[in-house]
Amino acid sequence: MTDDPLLSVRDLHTVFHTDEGTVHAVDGVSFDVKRGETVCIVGESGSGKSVTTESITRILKMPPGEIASGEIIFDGQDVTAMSDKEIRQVRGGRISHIFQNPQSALNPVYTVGAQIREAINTHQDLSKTAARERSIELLDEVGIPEAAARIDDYPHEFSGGMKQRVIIAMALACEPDLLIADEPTTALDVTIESQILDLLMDLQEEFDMSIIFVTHDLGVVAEVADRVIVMYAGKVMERAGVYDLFDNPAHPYTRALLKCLPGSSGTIEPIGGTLPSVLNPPDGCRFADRCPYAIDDCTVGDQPDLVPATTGEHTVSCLYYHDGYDESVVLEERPQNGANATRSRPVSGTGGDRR
Ligand SMILES: Nc1ncnc2c1ncn2[C@@H]1O[C@H](COP(=O)(O)OP(=O)(O)OP(=O)(O)O)[C@@H](O)[C@H]1O
Ligand code: NI
Repeated sequence: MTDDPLLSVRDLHTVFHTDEGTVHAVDGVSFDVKRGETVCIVGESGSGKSVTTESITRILKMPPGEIASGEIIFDGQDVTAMSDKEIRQVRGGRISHIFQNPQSALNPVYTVGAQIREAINTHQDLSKTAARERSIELLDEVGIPEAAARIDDYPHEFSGGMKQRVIIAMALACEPDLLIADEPTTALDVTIESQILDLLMDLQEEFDMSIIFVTHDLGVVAEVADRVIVMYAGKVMERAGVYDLFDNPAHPYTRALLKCLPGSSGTIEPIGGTLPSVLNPPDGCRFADRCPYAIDDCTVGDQPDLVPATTGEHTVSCLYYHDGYDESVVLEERPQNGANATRSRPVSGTGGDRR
């Protein structure tokens, strides 16, 4: 056991080449995943969460996708430099994915047993009887009652929640070191969702796995995360331990997301406006256009570097936390909607107002 992170994503740029131009879906994303921890990636639809995780095992369709630059170090090896054969060994072996829709991940014409056996045999060579036994064990492990009898059933004989359990069993077949779960409970109703989240947390402990959990739901984050990456329009806005994220949210975007959480402050305030285009991203902070605190300086240059917010491991990409600016400004309450009242737009390219 070492202290090195299991996974280290460094300045990842993933693009799509389209007829309209280059889509900068993931634009300089860095984060670590330690052994045994759960890292949540959270952000609105289109912020680049899925493309980030799909880059890790290169399940992204390439072309049109391309990992343009950056490193993805998994257990000491750079995934971006692996041959197709090497990455296939990692995928479904040491790193498994589960997705939102259990329907599409299961083949309707084969029994669930046959599909779990196939997942087992991709990376191991077990006899038919041994693989069958292992499949029953796995189904039992993920909480399917009477696993030995259900193994010969077809996917349509399972409810949505039970199907997702089967998918999880398949993902566990090779005892992965890292499980990537992309909105695995979004299609399920709330009670089933919380059962699946509990199951994942139990399995994590039992198998000592790391988990990357993609969600747009901060309620889910609160339940499962050790650490959180907040993404917006291809950029990381904030990285924080789960307690810091909820107790001391630093970025105006994170603060706005928390206000959308039912039950947080009594009233739900949706964030006004929409994500900027990642085809021709604006200068400065990607969130500036929707940010009630944005000043002219926020709309020039690159996305601000991530700098410490509260503690060393809590970092934020907001100019107000940089030298020469006053972070207390963004910690004050301001109305989210009809936002930019205090902001004066740059008259020329050099931007006038520098209060
Ligand atoms: N094949 C593709 N071609 C062009 N653009 C793409 C392609 N796949 C994804 N994108 C773009 O990349 C950006 C990031 O998409 P991504 O799916 O990672 O978002 P997300 O954060 O996972 O959103 P959601 O919550 O809706 O799943 C989006 O702007 C999307 O339109
Ligand atoms: Ni997604």
